[in-house]
Amino acid sequence: MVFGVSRNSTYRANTVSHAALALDSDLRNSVIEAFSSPSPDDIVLSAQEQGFSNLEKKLGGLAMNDQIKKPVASPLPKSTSSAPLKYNISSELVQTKKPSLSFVVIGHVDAGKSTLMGRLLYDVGAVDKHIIDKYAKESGNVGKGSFALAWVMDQTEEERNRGVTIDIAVSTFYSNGIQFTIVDAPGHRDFVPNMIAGSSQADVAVLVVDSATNAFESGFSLDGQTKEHAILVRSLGVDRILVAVNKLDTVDWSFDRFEEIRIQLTEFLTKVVGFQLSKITFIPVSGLNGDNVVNNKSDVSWYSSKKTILSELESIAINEKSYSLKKDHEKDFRMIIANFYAVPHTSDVAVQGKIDSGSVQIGQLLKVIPSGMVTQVRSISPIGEDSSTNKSESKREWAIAGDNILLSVPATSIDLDKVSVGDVLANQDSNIESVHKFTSRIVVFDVARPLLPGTKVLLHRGRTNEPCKISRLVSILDKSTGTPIKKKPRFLSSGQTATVDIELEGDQTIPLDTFSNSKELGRFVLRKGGSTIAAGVVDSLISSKENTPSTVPA
Ligand SMILES: Nc1nc2c(ncn2[C@@H]2O[C@H](COP(=O)(O)OP(=O)(O)OP(=O)(O)O)[C@@H](O)[C@H]2O)c(=O)[nH]1
Repeated sequence: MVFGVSRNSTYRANTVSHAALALDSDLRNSVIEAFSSPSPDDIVLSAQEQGFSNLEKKLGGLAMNDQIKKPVASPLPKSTSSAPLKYNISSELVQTKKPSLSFVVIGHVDAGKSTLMGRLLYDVGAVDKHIIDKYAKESGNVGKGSFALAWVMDQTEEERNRGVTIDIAVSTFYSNGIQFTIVDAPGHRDFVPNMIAGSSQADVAVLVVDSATNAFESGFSLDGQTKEHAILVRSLGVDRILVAVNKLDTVDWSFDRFEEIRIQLTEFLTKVVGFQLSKITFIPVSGLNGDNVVNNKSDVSWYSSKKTILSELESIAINEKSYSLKKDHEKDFRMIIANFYAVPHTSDVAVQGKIDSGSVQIGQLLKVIPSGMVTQVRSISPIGEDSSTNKSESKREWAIAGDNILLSVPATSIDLDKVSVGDVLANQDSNIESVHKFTSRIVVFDVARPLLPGTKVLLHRGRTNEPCKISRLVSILDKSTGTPIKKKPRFLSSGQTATVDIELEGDQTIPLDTFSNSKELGRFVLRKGGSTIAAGVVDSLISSKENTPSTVPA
């Protein structure tokens, strides 16, 4: 029933380096103050190194994308291009698809995210008691006994020494026939880019808040990550949120404290962030003690609903997720490439990602965008699962929107010099464009200084982050109607909604689509100096050749 826990370290290369890049001098100073040496950059770099070496060990010597021997690319033989596909995914889905759900765990630093997830994995039986006992002993020996459960998620030495999650940890477990994928995102503000990458894989967000006296308030303050994470996940397309009001054991399971937090967060999540009230669930928990995580705490008289984190996730997977699956798998296939590497002793390249829309099956021809190279799927493996514990699930004939997968494709069909993380795999006839410049609607977050034309920012979408600038301020929009209220403004300030042009640095391009065509490819966030300054959607692409919009803004 249990697949085990595997850490997906392959995200590190392309996320953490930009976290380091984004540090401005003020932030750097405050970070240096907050941590003794080594600096956060060193933590990131050494975690990265450790991640690579761990991953290489785990993969039995697989080389990462920047270290692989480059195979000679040649087009696929003509005979393969007309091969009919074997499966009708719609009917397969009805017969065989098991419910699945992936959720990202977000929240302020130290809110208890890793502990909560460690507890969840322990209580569903995905982690053996002897492992927790071992962690309890080891963490106790280094004076961090309270982190035993968090160590299930925080696997690197740096994370354990600091008590801080740096990288995204991906784990999979099964409960009542549902496959769950947990993405545990770091809470520290330096690692928000990693959190963005994690959220792009999720159906649901579990927002963990610390109910201890003053702790909720500091997480909810301007500098805290509670607000920033909530806005980010919503901007990245997650529209279902479960709020774990954690550490209630520290306030004697006070109903008043739970209500105080619930009321403040409900107001914020509905009015500021844009979640529908029906898509928010609050659960009072203690991750450390395991109350209302998998097992209900029966002696809390005021909590009549008896929902636990697990029961609510199961209910979402069965009652809500299955509905969206039906729609998404019928769209065109699109998968943003999260990573890729050569598979040793074979002539294959493995490409990793979460399917944004559509379906894929063995034998299918796919195009890599922007390079236009056409390749063919040789095998499909779900990721986050330990194939040694459940061999029957280690390969699949097909996969659909929402699945996290590794596709293997012939190395000869792909020139690896022409592939980058953030490129898109799509149907062979896809017309997705890779553009240098586009027009978008953005919502400006709390910014210390107004945004001027020419402001340099980092554009984040999934694991892609590209330096760019806000090249033109087109108009300020009325928030409720979306109509322009001021053309050619000189600057944008906090809270304003505006139409702007965004231009990538140098001659860089990025595969994009309008938001009306694709939620996944048409949405992004902008960060500057280590803070998120805006979220946006793509209105129109500006073709580099003509320099005119290729679609008319709605
Ligand atoms: N009393 C109590 N302490 C908790 C609870 N959950 C977590 N803690 C403690 O809070 C501290 C931080 O826990 P973590 O799980 O590492 O927090 P985190 O949110 O994952 O931290 P980052 O990953 O660094 O953002 C540890 O000392 C935990 O033992 C809880 O329910 N009750």
